[in-house]
Amino acid sequence: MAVSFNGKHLAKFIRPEEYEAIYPQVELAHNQLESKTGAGNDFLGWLDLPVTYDKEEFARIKEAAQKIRSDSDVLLVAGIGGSYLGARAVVEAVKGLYHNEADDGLKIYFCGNTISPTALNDIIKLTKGKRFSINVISKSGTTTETALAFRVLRKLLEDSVGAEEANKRIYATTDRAKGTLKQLATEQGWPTFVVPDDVGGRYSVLTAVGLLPIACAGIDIDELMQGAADGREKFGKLSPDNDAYRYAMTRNILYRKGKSVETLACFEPDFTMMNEWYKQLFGESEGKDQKGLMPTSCIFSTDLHSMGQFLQDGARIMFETYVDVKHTRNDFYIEELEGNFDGLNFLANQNMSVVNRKAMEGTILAHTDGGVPLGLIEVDSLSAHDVGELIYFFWRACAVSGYLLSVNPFDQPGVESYKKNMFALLGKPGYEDRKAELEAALKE
Ligand SMILES: O=P(O)(O)OC[C@H]1O[C@](O)(CO)[C@@H](O)[C@@H]1O
Repeated sequence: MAVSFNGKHLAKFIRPEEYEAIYPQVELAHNQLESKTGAGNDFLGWLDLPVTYDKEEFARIKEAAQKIRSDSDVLLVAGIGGSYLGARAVVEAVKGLYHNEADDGLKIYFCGNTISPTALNDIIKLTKGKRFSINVISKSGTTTETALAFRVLRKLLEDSVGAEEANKRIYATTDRAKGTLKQLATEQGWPTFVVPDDVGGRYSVLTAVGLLPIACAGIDIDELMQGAADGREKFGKLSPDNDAYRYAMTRNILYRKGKSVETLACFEPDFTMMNEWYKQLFGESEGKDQKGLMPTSCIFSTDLHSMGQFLQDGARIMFETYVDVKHTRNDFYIEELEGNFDGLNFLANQNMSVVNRKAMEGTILAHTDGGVPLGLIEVDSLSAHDVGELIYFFWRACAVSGYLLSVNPFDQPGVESYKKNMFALLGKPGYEDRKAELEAALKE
């Protein structure tokens, strides 16, 4: 089993009857998902995606990735939120945080996910003297952060290779039929890929949104999809033993006991962006109607030296979920040091992964002693297959968790508020009335 949920450390926080009591609600949520009768039912394309995905487009993704890897030194991936996090999360989980430095081939830089001029200038610098391509990703085609960066980077590309060649180096991933980006792509003849109508941004990593950048990183996307398909087999079944549902139940039981914060933690830095992906998935899905668990994350043992104090002794508002990676991408044998000058020979003659595991075990015992409920998501490795399975695990858990909370897990109305204010303050046509009101509020 590549991915499973282990609740052995939760025994003193949750009684078996509590799982039994909530399970009928899981049954209901499961049936609503399967029969597509629950809230947000027009965004359930992800449910069967690992088997029903568009095979023709999948082949085109592989071809495009091959072309990009052969004719470019740099791929700029412009996108934000669900049009960014999944791709970067998988690339870094599978290939490592330093994949750009470690690989001789294609460098992949993510941009269009901020309005920082510094970040954009830094990206521009990275293209100097390099052959580059752009993958612009936006389901709506209108997201400001992405559109603004793309406007600049497209011009940079055109200035560098001419408009005709630039059109062969811009890959647009967007809506099948509508939106500014789709229109532009059609006009310019850019290769395009589709964000399916029934898959929301935060569920889109296994569509072209994630798959093109992931394939460009040299990751086997067949393996990734196979992992997700295996996850669908396991976590799509209605059973009290379904581990994704046990995780969803655990989260909701603890939430009802006043634990309103979840900290997802992993002892592998390569998991950093998977943490970020998880935060969008659960945060956008559950945080609404004045409800929801706040998703937070840590990388340990790094963050034990910053957040460790709070987790051990601070306000008891959280529970933790550790992603326990059983086999790391590689290992390091610690040799004995003659003279033992640093006093560390007690660590010698073993692999560093063993030391890391002891750190995890010590932390589990310390935090549960400190009153923090703690569950484990056990993952064999961060291979493409296992990451695919993990993605499906989180998808299922998140959807059911949202239904347990009686929210629509597939919309995100709250994200519009900052956009409306920003547009009004910037004087975007159509927002005139709000501008004066907001400027007055800023002066108060
Ligand atoms: O793909 P798009 O339309 O640019 O949207 C990017 C992201 O923005 C949001 O719509 C919220 O602003 C997310 O849900 C989404 O993942």
